[in-house]
Amino acid sequence: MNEIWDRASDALRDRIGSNNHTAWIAPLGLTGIESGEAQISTPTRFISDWVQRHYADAIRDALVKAGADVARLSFQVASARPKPTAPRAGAKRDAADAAAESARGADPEMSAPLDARFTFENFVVGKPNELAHAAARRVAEGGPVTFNPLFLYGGVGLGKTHLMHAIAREIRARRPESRVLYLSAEQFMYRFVQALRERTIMDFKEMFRNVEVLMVDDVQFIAGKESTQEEFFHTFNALVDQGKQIVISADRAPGEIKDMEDRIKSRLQCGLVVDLHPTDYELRLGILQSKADAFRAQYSGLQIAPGVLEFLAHRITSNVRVLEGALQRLFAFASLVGREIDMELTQDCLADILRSSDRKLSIEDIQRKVAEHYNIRLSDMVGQKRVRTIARPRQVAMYLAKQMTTRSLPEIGRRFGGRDHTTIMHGVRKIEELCCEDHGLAEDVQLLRRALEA
Ligand SMILES: Nc1ncnc2c1ncn2[C@@H]1O[C@H](COP(=O)(O)OP(=O)(O)OP(=O)(O)O)[C@@H](O)[C@H]1O
Repeated sequence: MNEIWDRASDALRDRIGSNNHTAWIAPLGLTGIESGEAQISTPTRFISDWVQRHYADAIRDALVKAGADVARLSFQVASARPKPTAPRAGAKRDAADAAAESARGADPEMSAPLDARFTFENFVVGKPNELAHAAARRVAEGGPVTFNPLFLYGGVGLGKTHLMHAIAREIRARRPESRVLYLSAEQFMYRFVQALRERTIMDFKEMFRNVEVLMVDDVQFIAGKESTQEEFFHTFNALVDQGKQIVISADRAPGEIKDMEDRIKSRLQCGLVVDLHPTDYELRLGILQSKADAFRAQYSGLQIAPGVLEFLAHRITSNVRVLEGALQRLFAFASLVGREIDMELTQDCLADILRSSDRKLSIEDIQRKVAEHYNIRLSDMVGQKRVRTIARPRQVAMYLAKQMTTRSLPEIGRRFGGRDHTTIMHGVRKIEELCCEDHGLAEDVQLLRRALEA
């Protein structure tokens, strides 16, 4: 039984990704198969419902592919966690940890499992995320609630979920008795709808109003869902009134979430709103170094040639998930072919990722190139110096960022040291005007554009 489940579980990890696998599949166990029915044990009813709703077909397919004669699944909530099979690889251990974590949660019926890798220790801090990290740490330390809610937002794959899990884990470690409820907004909605359907709405309300820390990930999900928003609003207010901490994450700032009621937006804004900025080169390199150390341990000492991590940090600028995936692929490939990870292997193995990131020119690339061209410091691009020898190149970079990327003016403003979009617009217009009368400058701009397109 264990062997079949191990095979199915491995196949499921490939199919649904390791984060989902750790959260939802790892806590399950296969207890038996009878007349075509596979009996699956789950630690909580919440996990059971969620898995049946999202992964039932995938699990059945995986079991069949693993050689089991299965047509249906049945789920039982086990009082204790199913016995884990012997951990084989790092991922398996993480999964077992995550399952244990879910069993330990303040309210296992409600809280979503935490990913064991998403800790503060594993979170690399740099300029773009230092404020978010500091605020997350502060909340995790406990003490009097100073800002409520903490609202973390940022683009795809920049570490919001990682920080949310780290906060929940740290609070539970420091104060095991405190009731920390962590779930995604989608799960909140699902629980709410289920409570309506089963006429258990009073239990639902009581459960949510009795937590000490409520953490809701990806809150933008409830935009446009009126009754869920309404319920969320009441839950939110009840907890704030009781002085309970709330932590929210979203992919954009509260004011920018469309189809979200104004009263909720304004509630979300009344604590501390911090964003995770897109990574810069130094942060990417730091993350790569830290992840490479972890992979080295997992792949028993595989070596990386000097310059490879720097190359990746420079070339893959999209998000940390892609960066991590690239490194994972490099290690897996290198261990398969028994070679060191050098430039040649990197270029071969990551050709697709490198090609697609080639097409996406980042604002930082532009700033770097322009700074090099005018022989000024990269930090001057985001700094406040107003002397013309610095202000003009900065405006050239603003102009090229507007022309050569799809970023909006406010986004460009953020990448130029948090400047207002009107400053960027002014810079862009200035260069357009000057190019008509100053041939030297027009030539510079052309030259830079060609270099950036190359
Ligand atoms: N600063 C960091 N240090 C280490 N790992 C990081 C950092 N930022 C992100 N990651 C890793 O990148 C991956 C994606 O992060 P995460 O899932 O937290 O992103 P997210 O912002 O929640 O994205 P999404 O909007 O897609 O949900 C995770 O594996 C996470 O551990």
